[in-house]
Amino acid sequence: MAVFTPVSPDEARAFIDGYDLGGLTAIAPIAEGVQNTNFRLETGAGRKVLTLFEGAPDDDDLRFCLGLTDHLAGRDYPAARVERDSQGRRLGRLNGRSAAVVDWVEGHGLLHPTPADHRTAGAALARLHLAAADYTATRPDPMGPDAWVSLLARCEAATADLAADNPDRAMTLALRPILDRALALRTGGLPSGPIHADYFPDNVLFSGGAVSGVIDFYFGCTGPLAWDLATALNAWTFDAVGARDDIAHAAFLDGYNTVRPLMPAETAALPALGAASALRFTLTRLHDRLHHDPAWLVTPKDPQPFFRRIGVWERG
Ligand SMILES: Nc1ncnc2c1ncn2[C@@H]1O[C@H](COP(=O)(O)OP(=O)(O)O)[C@@H](O)[C@H]1O
Ligand SMILES: N[C@@H](CCOP(=O)(O)O)C(=O)O
Repeated sequence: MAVFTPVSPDEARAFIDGYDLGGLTAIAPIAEGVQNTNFRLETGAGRKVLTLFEGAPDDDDLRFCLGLTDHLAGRDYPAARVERDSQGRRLGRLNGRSAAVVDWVEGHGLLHPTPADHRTAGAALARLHLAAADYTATRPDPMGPDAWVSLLARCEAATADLAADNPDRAMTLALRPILDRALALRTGGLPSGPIHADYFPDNVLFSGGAVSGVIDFYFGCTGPLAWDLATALNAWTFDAVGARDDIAHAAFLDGYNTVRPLMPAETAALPALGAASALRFTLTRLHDRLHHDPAWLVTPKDPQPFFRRIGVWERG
């Protein structure tokens, strides 16, 4: 259930009339997703997605993300083109939320990718990095080291009264030295540029064995390209309990390298980046579980599989 902000057909029609799309003919809620409100629209100019951005994100950050997806679409990369309203704006306002209309991209996220799919997804990430390289806007990573520090502090506060053997308290305590190691990581010498930062299987749509669309650029930011790769490896090449699938890992890396060969320094940094990236997702998931608002209607994701990934990367 990912409709947090209702939009009536009349409200949607009035909003879409502000775009040169030949009017709205149908609107349907999109059930998937955890963060924003999404609707599928049928318009005179074809099928679109209307997104209302929840949680009051900064409009400049949204403009970076929308600009990035539109930039990629303009480079023949399978990302959604972003519609501009009659005044040339990519970002509008609907029912108290910032809102945007983007092209519908065909395809489905894969639940059980094969090694061939891993190679294809790795190659598509490398193509994203190459196609995004001349996007000149910048955005610091909203989930970078400063966020890790405050997320862990909030997890520590939320679990302070729990017994040390409580699973959430135990994980929180174990994360402190891991955070200290991650904060010591130096990435300044690695190639950097626009990155997706959430290249998970649900955000990479496939059709006929090829990547037909990459969506959800809302964590998009400027950062080390190998950081994005480390996140993607965490997302794609571990099983449900957090054990590494070596075949998937090799296939994803191989696909990436065929398009954009990694520099030796990037290869050397991958284990530390992988551990830090697994920490980032452990922290957001643990934090969201500890601070869960039942009214939010979304089941928090389990941090444990990403916590296990940290150990896998650190043990080598
Ligand atoms: N451009 C698009 N084309 C087709 N489907 C889309 C598009 N954008 C989003 N979706 C659909 O909406 C769902 C939620 O979108 P997503 O951006 O991942 O939301 P959230 O950020 O809330 O998790 C996706 O799983 C997909 O089914
Ligand atoms: N991929 C993140 C959560 C972000 O959710 P998304 O639906 O916006 O991709 C995770 O798995 O923790």
